[in-house]
Amino acid sequence: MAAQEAVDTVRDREIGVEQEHLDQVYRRLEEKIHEAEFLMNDAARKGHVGTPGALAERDAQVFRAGIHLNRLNNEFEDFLFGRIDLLEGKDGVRGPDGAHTSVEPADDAVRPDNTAEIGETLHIGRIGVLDADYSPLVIDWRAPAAAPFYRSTPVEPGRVVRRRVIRSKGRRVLGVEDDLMRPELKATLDGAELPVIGDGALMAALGQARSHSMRDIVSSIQAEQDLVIRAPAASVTYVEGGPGTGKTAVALHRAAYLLYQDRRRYAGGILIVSPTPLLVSYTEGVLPSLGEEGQVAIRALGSLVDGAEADAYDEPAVSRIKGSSRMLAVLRKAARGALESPDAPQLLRVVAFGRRLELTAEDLKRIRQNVLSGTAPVNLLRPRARRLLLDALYARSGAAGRHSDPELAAELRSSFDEDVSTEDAFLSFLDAWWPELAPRRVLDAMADEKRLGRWARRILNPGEVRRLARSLRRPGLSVHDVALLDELHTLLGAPARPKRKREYDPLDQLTGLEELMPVREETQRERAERLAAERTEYAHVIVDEAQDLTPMQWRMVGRRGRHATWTIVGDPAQSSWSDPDEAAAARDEALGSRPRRRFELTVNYRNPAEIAELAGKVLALAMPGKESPRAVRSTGVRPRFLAVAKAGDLAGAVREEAARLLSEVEGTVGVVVAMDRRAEAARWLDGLGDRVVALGSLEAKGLEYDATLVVSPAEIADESPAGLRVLYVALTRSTQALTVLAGERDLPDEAGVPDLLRD
Ligand SMILES: Nc1ncnc2c1ncn2[C@@H]1O[C@H](COP(=O)(O)OP(=O)(O)OP(=O)(O)O)[C@@H](O)[C@H]1O
Repeated sequence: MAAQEAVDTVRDREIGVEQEHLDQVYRRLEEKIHEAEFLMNDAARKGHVGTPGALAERDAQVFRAGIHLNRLNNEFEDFLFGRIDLLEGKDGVRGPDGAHTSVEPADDAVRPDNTAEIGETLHIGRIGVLDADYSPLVIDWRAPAAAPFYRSTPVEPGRVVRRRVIRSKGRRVLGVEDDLMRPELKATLDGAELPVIGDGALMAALGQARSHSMRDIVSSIQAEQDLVIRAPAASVTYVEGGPGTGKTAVALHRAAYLLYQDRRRYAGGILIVSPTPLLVSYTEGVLPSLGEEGQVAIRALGSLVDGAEADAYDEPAVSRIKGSSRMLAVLRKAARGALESPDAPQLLRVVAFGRRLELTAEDLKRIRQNVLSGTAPVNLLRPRARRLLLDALYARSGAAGRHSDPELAAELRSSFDEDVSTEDAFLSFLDAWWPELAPRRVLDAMADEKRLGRWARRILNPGEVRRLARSLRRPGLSVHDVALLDELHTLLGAPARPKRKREYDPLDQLTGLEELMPVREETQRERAERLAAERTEYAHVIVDEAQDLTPMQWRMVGRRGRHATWTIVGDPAQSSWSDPDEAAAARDEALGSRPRRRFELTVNYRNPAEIAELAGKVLALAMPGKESPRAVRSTGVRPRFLAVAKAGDLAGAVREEAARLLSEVEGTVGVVVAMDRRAEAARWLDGLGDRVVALGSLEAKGLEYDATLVVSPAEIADESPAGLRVLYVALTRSTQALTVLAGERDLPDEAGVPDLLRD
């Protein structure tokens, strides 16, 4: 008891020490806010002076102060989270953030009797804060001086003696957790022994209940993850790792790191591509929590094209066709063939120079073929089509030989063109005969099986044509349709439009002001969406769950980063695409010959060992020889198996087990079913509250829950040729408890274990 009290006293004292530091930081932040407010007021006052010079100065100040205030307010919450106590550095040189730059300890930092005095203490937070005398109160987590907080290990401690994670809420420090990097050393700080509290922050973070939003991992990034986050923005940074190794977390922290490193370069925007809208909403809070807003757009594959918002999935056989690179050849044909719609006019009749002129179906066909012999996008060929029509009509008018004088001949021709091309009959003919094609219209044309059959001849077989046409006749867009729309957009070309003259707006004179307004009025999400909508290309593209992109999707994503650097994270073992080699080839084409740096993440932070072991059995079937990542913790709770005898019993069993899991964990429960059971599964869970969700196997990508119920593994595995890998994804979503409910097709043994999961 007495020993426990002593520990509590030391803990309380250490919390008090950190509280004092946090108070000091807040005092400094308040000073800075006052400074910012003063700047704003001062700027507003100067605004009364109406000279152009004063206006420009005013707006620059308002702009800076607005950004400043906005950042401070956002990052005020819980932003100090770490501390390192370091040995004296080798050379005593300080960096711009006031910290010593040396990575190695001074030769005499450790005395011969294995004692040492702490030479420097740094606090780490979401932004850097300097004291009035420029000494560092908080170091930005992305600054070089913060790297040892993440990199240091007992094997390679560098200068770090003690690494401390501080938990705080608003202005209050709630707790501290320490790791000793040099446990053999007797270190003192200001002459007193260095106390050590707790068992480390990583385990504390991993044990926390999960919600429907991902948390940042800024206080417990591990060394192998830190290497990826801070990797220089080489052309392509390629990260592979099994489920739960932190790929998504690392990708998001990397976006924040890159912005910090080179804000100007990434003002061109960072695009994060996510497979599903569910994963977008799960992850979108992480960057704002790291103090980044605006510059980063997170988009689901089904929302990458403006105006499209798809979250429906085709059946696997159809998505296999739509995703395959064979579609490119079909789309090329369709983009041109769609011009010839069944209701296109067969005759052109105009009146010019007092005569009736006609072009017959035969003439028109010839002209069309002539125009299409060029390779330009169809919509850009429209002016040429118009010219050739006028040529043919002019030839028919007999006016061509009327003047031998070239000047008069040219005048006659131009008055002919003017007359005809403004005639209603000609204009409406051109619109119908060479319409400006929108991608959606071509996709609709492909829903006609006969026409599609023509365009897909020798590319798709008749069965594939039938399936594809049928799926395109369904209302609404599927996720895979979006990549087709994007391809068509390129194939059709956007017609050049005359530029609209901008009206004069006196506010335009106020440089900086319009940039300030969005900071004040838009939410981070709205701003990101606006920027994303305005942008078609980005400075950096991050692809999450990259193993799932189809060849057509790689082409779509590739177009958004033609001059970008890339971070690609994925796990081939979780791929739901039937032909990973074809997708890899399309990926390589999208990325061109850019050099790559490869990283591998090897530790599973999500699943307890008991769950990882079970998932490993499916991995062995799905990808023989592929190694599972090493689970970092074990809970002693083994997965549970249940079985139902017939399909009709599924509803009750799912509901009952979901309710049990809800009572067992504090956080979320995910019920994963085969895709075509999504709707009924949601009904089964009706009324159980919002901690539990039902999701189709393909939607489970990237998500995690405290407990997962995987319903009928055989149904999930049989859904598609990639079914076993999809099942592997489903089995690796849980942070604490997993139940597998065997259905009719699972052939469970007497313990309820489905055949797929037996040894
Ligand atoms: N260093 C860390 N500290 C604390 N938590 C971590 C750390 N690394 C990863 N995690 C946690 O582990 C879980 C898995 O991370 P994440 O979703 O990024 O993995 P992933 O590799 O993308 O997984 P999957 O391939 O299954 O989608 C998350 O809850 C994440 O917060």
